[in-house]
This record gives sequence, structure tokens and C-alpha cells, in this order.
Amino acid sequence: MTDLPGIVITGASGRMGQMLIRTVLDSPRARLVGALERTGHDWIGRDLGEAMGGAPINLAVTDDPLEAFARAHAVIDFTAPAATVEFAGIAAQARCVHVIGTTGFSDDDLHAIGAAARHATIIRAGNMSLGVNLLVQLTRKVAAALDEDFDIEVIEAHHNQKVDAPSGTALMLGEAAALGRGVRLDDVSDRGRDGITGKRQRGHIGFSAIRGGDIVGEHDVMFAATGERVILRHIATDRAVFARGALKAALWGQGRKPGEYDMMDVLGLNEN
Ligand SMILES: NC(=O)C1=CN([C@@H]2O[C@H](COP(=O)(O)OP(=O)(O)OC[C@H]3O[C@@H](n4cnc5c(N)ncnc54)[C@H](O)[C@@H]3O)[C@@H](O)[C@H]2O)C=CC1
Ligand SMILES: O=C(O)C1=N[C@H](C(=O)O)C[C@H](O)C1
Repeated sequence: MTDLPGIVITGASGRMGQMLIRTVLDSPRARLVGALERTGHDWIGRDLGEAMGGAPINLAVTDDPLEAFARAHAVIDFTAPAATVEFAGIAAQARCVHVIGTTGFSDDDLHAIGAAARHATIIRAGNMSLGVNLLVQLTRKVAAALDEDFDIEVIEAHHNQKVDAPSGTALMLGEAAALGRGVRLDDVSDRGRDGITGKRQRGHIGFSAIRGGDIVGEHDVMFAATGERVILRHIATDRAVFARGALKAALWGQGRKPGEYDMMDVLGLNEN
């Protein structure tokens, strides 16, 4: 039992944090060794099981990442960009695998994470579900097969608490479409259309974001031509799909050499 990889969950009280804690506690392949929340949060110092509304599990929620990461083999982190950048440096010092599900990073944030990955095993993906990672591959293939007569639009829908747009998944899908077309997403991306936008430009990739209620996560990639449309779609109805993927990544990362990996590596979906 004690030989099982020890996992720390950051953002313990969050939507994903709680799902991840349940997933690790239910797993026969890992053990939960820490739960982290931000300083000042009312869960700090409380027993995690009780804070989640159940029986005590003899594990207190902490706000000290140094102390928590020191006893972990992996940290699973679905929090916010600033926190994740800080955790990347600390996880690298502690020599534990850092699984990053957080989205909404700036270019500077991504640069800092890349620097940490010189000394640490980091697995980062805007979506950890098997279905979305398959959809990414399909998107690249369809974009390569259909020419610019097909306008590409990425449409995503999420719950009303989400703070970033486009979603991390939408950006993964946009990158895949751009790769399939042999262009850079930055050169063809259309975001935030409003007002007199002018006609759509041929070859551009558009993004639209819907926010409402408790939508877990829905993504369409539309290829729209004159007279026909192809639509690739993924609908997540349960956050467990992300948590299972993240735990799989944490276990896959054990003993792996330092570097930045993604879920394609974990799932064996990378193609030559
Ligand atoms: N890659 C994937 O498969 C998925 C990614 N996400 C992403 O995960 C992130 C979190 O999503 P949710 O759980 O819905 O958000 P949430 O707002 O419910 O949870 C975030 C938690 O992080 C905590 N936190 C913030 N700063 C912290 C710090 N410095 N130390 C410790 N804890 C800190 C907050 O207090 C909160 O409890 C978002 O960026 C979201 O887009 C969400 C679902 C799937
Ligand atoms: O914030 C969320 O909830 C989700 N975020 C990820 C994203 O930005 O794509 C993954 C999933 O869609 C849920």
C-alpha cells in the first residue's frame, strides 16, 4: 500500500479538485498524500474528508506547497495560471511529476512552465479526456483533407463560472486545425467578433464561446463549405473523464525523464 505513488491535489475545494480527490481515493493504483488550497481559504487546517462533507480521513488541508510536494510522487494541479506557474518551480525542486490541467495561460506563463520542464516531468493538456484527445487527431486529419473552401469554426460551451475563453480545449482544436492546414494559428485566428467585422477571411479559424448554467464542456469543430458542413463534436457530461485522465498521466509520468509532455504522449496517440 505505502509503495503506491503518493499524489497531492492542488485546488482541493474546486470543481476539479474535489473530483480528483475522489478519483485518487477510489484508485487501487495511487494514494492521496496531500491536499492544497490557497492561503486564507476556510478549508486550511481542516480534515479533508470532513471539509468535503464526509467522514474524517486523517489528512489536513494545507496552504504550504513546499511541505506538501516534498512527500509526493506527483502533483495534480487544476487551479489558476499564477498558482500553476509557482507550483511548476516547486514541483521541479521536489522532483515530483507535475500534471497540469489548468488553462488560460499567457505566453510568459507557458515560457516559465517550459523552463521548469528542463528539470521536471510536466504533463500539460487543456483537456485530459480520451475523447477530446481523439477529436484533436481527427480535427488535424479533416483539416488536412479539406481545403480552404471549408471555413473552420471552433465552438465551445461551458458553465457560467469559467473564467477563460476560448477554452484550453478550443485552443488545442484550433492548433490541430492549423497544423492540418500547414499554417500558424496565430496568423489565422479570429477571436471575439463583434460589430462591423467585415466578411470572413478565407483560411481563418474562428472561435466562439458560450457560457451558461452547469455545462461541463462541449466542443464542436465545424468545417463549413457552400452546400455542406462537416461537424466534429465532443460532449463531456461528467468531470470524472478529466480526473481519470489526469491520474493516468500522473502514473505514466513516474520515472519519465524531465520534459514537457501532453496527453497524446500519455495515451499513445502521437503519430509520426
Ligand atoms: N485540462 C482539463 O482536462 C480540464 C481543465 N480544467 C481547468 O482547471 C482549472 C480549474 O477549474 P475548476 O476546478 O472548474 O475551477 P475552480 O475555481 O472550481 O477551482 C480552482 C481551485 O483552485 C484554487 N486555487 C487557486 N489558487 C490557488 C493557490 N495558489 N493554491 C492552491 N489552490 C488555489 C481555488 O481556491 C479553487 O478551489 C481551470 O483552469 C479549468 O479550465 C477544468 C476541467 C478539465
Ligand atoms: O473550465 C472547465 O470547466 C473546463 N476547462 C477545460 C478547457 O478550458 O477546455 C476543459 C474542459 O472543457 C472543462
